[in-house]
Amino acid sequence: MERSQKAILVGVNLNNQHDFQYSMEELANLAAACNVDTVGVMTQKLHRVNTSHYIGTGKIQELSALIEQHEANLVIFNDELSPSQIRNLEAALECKVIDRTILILDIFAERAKTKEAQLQVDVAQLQYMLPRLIGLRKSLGRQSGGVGIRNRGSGEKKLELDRRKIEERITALNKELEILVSRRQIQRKQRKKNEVPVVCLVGYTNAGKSTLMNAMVEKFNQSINKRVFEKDMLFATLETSVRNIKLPDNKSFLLTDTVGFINKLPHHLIKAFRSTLEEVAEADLLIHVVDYSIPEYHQHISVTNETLKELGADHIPTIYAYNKADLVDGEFPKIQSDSVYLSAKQKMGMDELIHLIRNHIFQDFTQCEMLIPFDQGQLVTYFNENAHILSTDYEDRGTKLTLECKIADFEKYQQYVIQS
Ligand SMILES: Nc1nc2c(ncn2[C@@H]2O[C@H](COP(=O)(O)OP(=O)(O)OP(=O)(O)O)[C@@H](O)[C@H]2O)c(=O)[nH]1
Ligand SMILES: [Mg+2]
Repeated sequence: MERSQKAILVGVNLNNQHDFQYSMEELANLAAACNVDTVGVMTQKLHRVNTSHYIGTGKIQELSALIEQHEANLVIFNDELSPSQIRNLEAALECKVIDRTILILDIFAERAKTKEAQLQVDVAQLQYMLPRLIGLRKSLGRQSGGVGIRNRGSGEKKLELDRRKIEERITALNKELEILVSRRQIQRKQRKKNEVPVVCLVGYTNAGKSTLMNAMVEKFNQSINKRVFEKDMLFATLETSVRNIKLPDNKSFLLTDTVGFINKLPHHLIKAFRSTLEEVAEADLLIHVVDYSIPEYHQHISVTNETLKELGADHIPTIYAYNKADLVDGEFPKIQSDSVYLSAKQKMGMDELIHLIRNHIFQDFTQCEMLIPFDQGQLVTYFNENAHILSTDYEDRGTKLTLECKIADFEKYQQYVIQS
C-alpha cells in the first residue's frame, strides 16, 4: 500500500494577483486528485521570487516548522520550480518538494487511456525530467521518492537512464506518436472532403464540455452508447472524441470534445498534446464552455483564450456557452448576441445553442427546386438523407423536390435544378 501523503501547499503571490486565493484552492484540488491530503498552507507576498529557494529565506524556517507540526511528507509549490530550487529546498527542508507541474503531469499520467494520450504524457514527463536529472538523482539517494508523487517504481527505472538515453526515448516516442497522428490527420482530411463542418467544445477543466456533448448526442442521435465520460473532477477528459450530430432538417456537423485547460498548464504538456489539440485549431466553430457558477469564471475565460492563442486557434469564430446556469440566480436559457446561458446537466438551452451554431456554420446552404428523373432514384434518397426537403411531388418526368441543400450539392447537380 502507498504511504499516505500529507502535503503543505506553498504559494507565492507575486505582485498581488487577484486570482491568487482561487489558484491555491485549485492546487489543493489538484493534490486531492492525486490522493494527497492538504494538511497546511503557507503563502507569501513578493515582488520578485528568490532565485535560490523561490520563497524568501526567512520563510524557510516557518515552512520547516509547519512540516514538523503537521507531520507532512510532501511540500507542493504552486509554480513550476527550477531544478536548483527543488534541490536547495529539499536540502533545507529535508522533505520531498514538488511543484504544480508535476502534479498535473501525474494526473494526466494516471488518466491517460488511449495509446496516443499515454505517449503524449510520457513525452511531457521526460521533457520535464531532462533538465532536472542531477537534482532528481541526488534526491533519490536521500529518499526513495519517485519522480511523481506516487511510488510506482517507474521513476527510479527512468532515472537509471542517462540523459542521452532519455533523449533517444523522447525521439522514439515522438516517432510512434507521429504515426498515430498522421492516421488521425487522414481521417480529418476525409471529413473535410465530405464538407461536414466541425464544431469543437473548448474550455476550462470541469466546465461541463463532456456533459454538453452528451446532452447534444442524446437530443439528436438517441444512442446512449455514444456517450463520453463526464465527472466532477479535474481533467476527466484527456482524449478527443468526435460525434456526428444530425439535426431534424438533415443538416449535420461533427461535434468534438477534448481536454480541458487550467491555469499554468505546463508548457511541455501543451506541446505534447498539440496533436490532440490540432482538432481545435482546424475547427470551423468553437463553443467555449464556461462554468458560470464559479465567481472566477472571467479568469477561466482568459486562461482558455490564452491557451487557444498558444494553439493558434484564436481566429476561429466562437460561441460562449455559459453553463451550469441552474446554479446561478437569473433567467435561462437565453441568448445574448453570440452567448447562450444554459444547463447541460438539465438539458436546458440546447435549442438556443443549436440556433447559434446554425447561424455560424450553415451559411453555405441554398434553397432550390430540382426535377430528378425516375432513373436517378438514388439521388432522391441522397437528398432525403442529406438535405432539408420542403416538398416532394411526383410529376410525369420525375420527382420534383423543393429543398434546402448545400451549395456544393447545388452546383454538383445543377443539371436537375429547375428553379433557384
Ligand atoms: N449543476 C450543473 N452541473 C453540471 C452542468 N454541466 C456539467 N455539470 C457537472 O460538472 C462536472 C464536470 O462536467 P464534465 O462534463 O465532466 O466537465 P468537462 O468540461 O468535460 O471537464 P474535463 O473533461 O475535466 O475538462 C460534472 O459533475 C457534471 O455533472 C450543469 O449544467 N449544471
Ligand atoms: Mg470532459
